[in-house]
Amino acid sequence: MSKSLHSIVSAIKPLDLEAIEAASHHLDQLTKPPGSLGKLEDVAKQLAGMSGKTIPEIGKKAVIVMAADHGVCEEGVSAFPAEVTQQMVLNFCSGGAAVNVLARHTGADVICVDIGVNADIEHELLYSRKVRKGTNNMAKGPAMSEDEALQAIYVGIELVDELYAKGYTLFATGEMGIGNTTASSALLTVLADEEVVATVGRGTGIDDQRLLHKQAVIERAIALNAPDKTNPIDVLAKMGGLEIAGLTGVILGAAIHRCPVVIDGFISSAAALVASRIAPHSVSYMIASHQSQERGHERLLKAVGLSPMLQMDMRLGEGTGALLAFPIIEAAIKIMKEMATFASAGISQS
Ligand SMILES: O=C(O)c1ccc[n+]([C@@H]2O[C@H](COP(=O)([O-])O)[C@@H](O)[C@H]2O)c1
Ligand SMILES: Cc1cc2nc[nH]c2cc1C
Repeated sequence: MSKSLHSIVSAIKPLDLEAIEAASHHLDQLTKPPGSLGKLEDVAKQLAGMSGKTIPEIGKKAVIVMAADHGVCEEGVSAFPAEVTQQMVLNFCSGGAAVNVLARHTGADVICVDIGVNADIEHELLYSRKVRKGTNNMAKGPAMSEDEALQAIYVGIELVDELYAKGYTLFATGEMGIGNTTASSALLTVLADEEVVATVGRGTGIDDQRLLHKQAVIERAIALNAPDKTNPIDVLAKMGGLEIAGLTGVILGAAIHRCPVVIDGFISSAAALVASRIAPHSVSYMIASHQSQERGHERLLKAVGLSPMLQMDMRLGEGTGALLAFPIIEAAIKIMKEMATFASAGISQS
């Protein structure tokens, strides 16, 4: 691991156990049987552990949508053409995509980042942070160099630094990249030592024949590149994508600032897996929003050590599932802030 990545890892600290204890004690004073608010209580305690405050506060909210292209698309692994990536970026910037609707619905800002789109795109609302124009085809060689993977990780970390300085304290991961379920499945296969039958799904909607082809392409890419499963940067560079690397940085950046980062679907979870292998303490700052319909997502979340809040049968990406979890997280804080205690409401405990 590079020297600066080491300093990032050591900047990510475990949760504050005293704050978790204080939050747990407070929850047990509230007018409900202990533990009866289930995962809402778990989230409240986790947020307390992150912030070090019994009753945490949330500032501005952002969904960071990282967009990039994938060289492996030339193998015919997606149901859609690669140009959809750049076309959707403009849709995000003009506010017409599902992520824009759900961000407006939940009071979050969409931060759309070109980290590796294979086109020159400009828009006043686009964060242009291109590391390179798409990856190489992993079935013919490494997707990118380790240096490029690291650069993309730093883009994510620096973006969170910038947003944190502007008052953002709740982050969601989102992405757009035709072909990126192939990269994500490859990462899961290698890092969690799984078989492609269990890790490769239909992405945007490929048929049975293409699914078998996609599995074979991933197997070929793994055999050719021989990634070292104990080295997350090597695996990310050889099999990953620029948006996945960028989101790895977003997750690490949020953990450095002790902020919650809500993980969206399959691709975001692949970034979470890489982050967890770089900095195991980063997992404490992750909240898994939903379980995507994509095959392998359940295994992927387990490999990170996360349990999803929602089962919505979604498989869109963009950050859509993560945004649906925002009101639940805010509800957990309101419970801590606004509920009466047994003493204040004069209710008998035993
Ligand atoms: O988030 C998910 O679980 C998810 C599952 C399947 C597909 N996607 C989205 O679909 C695109 C990738 O699909 P594909 O078939 O081109 O690899 C990419 O833009 C993702 O945002 C996202
Ligand atoms: C239209 C479209 C929108 C998307 N959003 C995220 N991935 C996507 C893939 C397609 C094909």
